[in-house]
Amino acid sequence: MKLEIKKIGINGEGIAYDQKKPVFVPGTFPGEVVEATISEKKAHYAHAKINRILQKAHYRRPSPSPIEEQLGHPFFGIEYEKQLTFKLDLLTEALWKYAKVKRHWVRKINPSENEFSYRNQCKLPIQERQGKLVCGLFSPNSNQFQVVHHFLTHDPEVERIRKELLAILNQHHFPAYSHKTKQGLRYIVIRCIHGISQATLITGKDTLNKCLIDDFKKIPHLHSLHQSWNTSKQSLQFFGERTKLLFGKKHLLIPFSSIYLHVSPEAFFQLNTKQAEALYHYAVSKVDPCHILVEAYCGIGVMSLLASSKAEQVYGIELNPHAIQDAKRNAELNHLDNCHFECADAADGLYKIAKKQKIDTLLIDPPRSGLDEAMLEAILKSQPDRIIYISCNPATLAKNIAVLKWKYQILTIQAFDLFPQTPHVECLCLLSKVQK
Ligand SMILES: C[S@@+](CC[C@H](N)C(=O)[O-])C[C@H]1O[C@@H](n2cnc3c(N)ncnc32)[C@H](O)[C@@H]1O
Repeated sequence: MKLEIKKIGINGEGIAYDQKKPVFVPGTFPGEVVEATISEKKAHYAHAKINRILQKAHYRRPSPSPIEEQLGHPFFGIEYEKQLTFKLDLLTEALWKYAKVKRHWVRKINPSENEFSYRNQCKLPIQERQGKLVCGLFSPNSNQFQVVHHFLTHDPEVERIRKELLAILNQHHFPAYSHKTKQGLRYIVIRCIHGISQATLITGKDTLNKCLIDDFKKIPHLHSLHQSWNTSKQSLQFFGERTKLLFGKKHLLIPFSSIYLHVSPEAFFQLNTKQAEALYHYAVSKVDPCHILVEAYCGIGVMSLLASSKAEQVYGIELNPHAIQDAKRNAELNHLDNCHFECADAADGLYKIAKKQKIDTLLIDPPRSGLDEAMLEAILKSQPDRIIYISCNPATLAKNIAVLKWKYQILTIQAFDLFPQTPHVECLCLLSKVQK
């Protein structure tokens, strides 16, 4: 059937309409006319597969990485400026749909300096092809593994180390993970920030022999290698319960803005280092001098540490025990003794602090799922004067703002592009308590 693509969907796919019902067509963009076949029909919408583009969008470009384009980076096929326009559209639409926030509140997106090579970390599944280990990704919404030989989005150092690790493993005929034997290589995780790199091999029950480890030690600028054992059947996590250092330093030690940071392999760190710096500086610039600053979902504590000179006391709350250990170490490393970190659920931690003292400013940067009901209730009860909410998911941000609007008004919404070639966007929303 012939379809005219009208708008962009949240997964970066084109949306056409057939008898007023949306038809999602991956690989297409607004303004295009395509010939497509319906692949799945539901009561209120349908999915279609593109056969031929009859009329191309003027902003289309030859994809610099067709394989990544298919695997979660659908914007590879369009000019970067247009990617930013679509991200802004998706953000403003979600804010209007769920929270009735008008478009003029949202500022122009702060673009990424690097359109490619921006990912400081890869977390990739491993499989075997013709007796050799290969890295790849699963197709969106399926368990079909696709081999990827080169990732244009990765930092070149991440790519170099990934290829060298795989080559050595293949020289030693190391197998891919099998659920049957619970042995072999399952995932490879590499992080490289400011040229300092840390890799983790996630395996079954295997013990890596000395010869293999000695060969890994020869990889230039691989500062540490870890092994994590993960034999769980339905693992959504990459890391297993136990992770061991094979060589090098236990934590990555990196300079970041005005501070130094320890980062454990298991801790979260923003993928796009330069843009993370821009985002954090902007967030810190929105903290007014105050007595008590709380950062919930603080990870390794970067924003708490950067904002520490603006508050008498800073409290960070985080669920991941590895990240909170890093945060405590980072406070010590930077001699910031007004920063305190606690491993707790965000809502529980916030209640605990609010019981003892008045919170002036609350910084929050939750996972994609946004704030849960308990956290929304904790915020509305503890009533900080200002909230700086950083989100990587416009839909959950907008739904949460709809609730917070009972007591808060929006002062600014500023988005940052941390993930070029994808429809994802990071967004900071500054809220202030309505005085009654
Ligand atoms: C998007 S990351 C932000 C981390 C940090 N702000 C940064 O920029 O590095 C979200 C963090 O929330 C933590 N987290 C997830 N659920 C949580 C919860 N219920 N309570 C506290 N922290 C949680 C995760 O472990 C992760 O470190």
